[in-house]
Amino acid sequence: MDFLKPDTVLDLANIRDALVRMEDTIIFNFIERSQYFQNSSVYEINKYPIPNFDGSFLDWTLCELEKVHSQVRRYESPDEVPFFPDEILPPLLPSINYPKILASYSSDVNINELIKKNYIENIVPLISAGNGEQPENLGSCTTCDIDNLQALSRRIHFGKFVAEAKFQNERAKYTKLIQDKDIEGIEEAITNSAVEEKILQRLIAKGEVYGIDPTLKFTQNVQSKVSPEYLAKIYKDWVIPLTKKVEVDYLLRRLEDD
Ligand SMILES: O=C(O)C(=O)C[C@]1(C(=O)O)C=C[C@@H](O)C=C1
Repeated sequence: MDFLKPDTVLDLANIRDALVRMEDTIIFNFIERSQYFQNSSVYEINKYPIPNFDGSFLDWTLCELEKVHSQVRRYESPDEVPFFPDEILPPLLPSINYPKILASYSSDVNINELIKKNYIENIVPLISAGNGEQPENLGSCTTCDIDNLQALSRRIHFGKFVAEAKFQNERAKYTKLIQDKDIEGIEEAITNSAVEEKILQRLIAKGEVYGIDPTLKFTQNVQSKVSPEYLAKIYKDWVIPLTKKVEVDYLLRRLEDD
């Protein structure tokens, strides 16, 4: 995806290809996380005392990482959304003048807090090795969590590009729905059940292959490291609904920008 070429970015087929590629990143990141137990202490507020910081160990690590990444221009890219937008720093590299692709308020559409909450409460229990703490792995586990959160955030906030593409393809229909503040109508308009069904089937197929040693494929008792059914459940219950929420949140404000 080339953000310097708006036409290619707003082609729905290209967007969906990008979403398919992101599945691989997400699955492999989940597999990395599945080596570790839940290690819930890294999510507990002020469990580990950190000077001048109020929050969990995960929050502190992610916030510090975002400060560095912001200085290398990560959050100038329209597909990257920070978890700590008030803490990030100006880039040290010269700014890139991206052409306008999304509406001017698009960076305000940020559901990272909700993504983090769902990740900790619902996704970690499904992808970790079990309930419990491994004090020696808290750091590694936290860096895996950050990889997962960043990959999920990018995937879910890609809903902005999907929404912009859909708006431009059917401007009159969406304008009416937005004017009427018809949230259910917008949800219905953006939903494509066939695409969703294909995603879930593909995740099961990928989960069956990626999580195993391929040389052992035909022996008995081969286990995936993240259950394919859980992968599908995570997408069905959280990833796709949150992507749709981003689409709806983005569209509801879309007429501000015309
Ligand atoms: O591909 C689309 O049209 C999207 O809106 C993205 C997406 C998804 O999250 O993958 C969300 C809603 C649709 O029902 C299908 C798929």
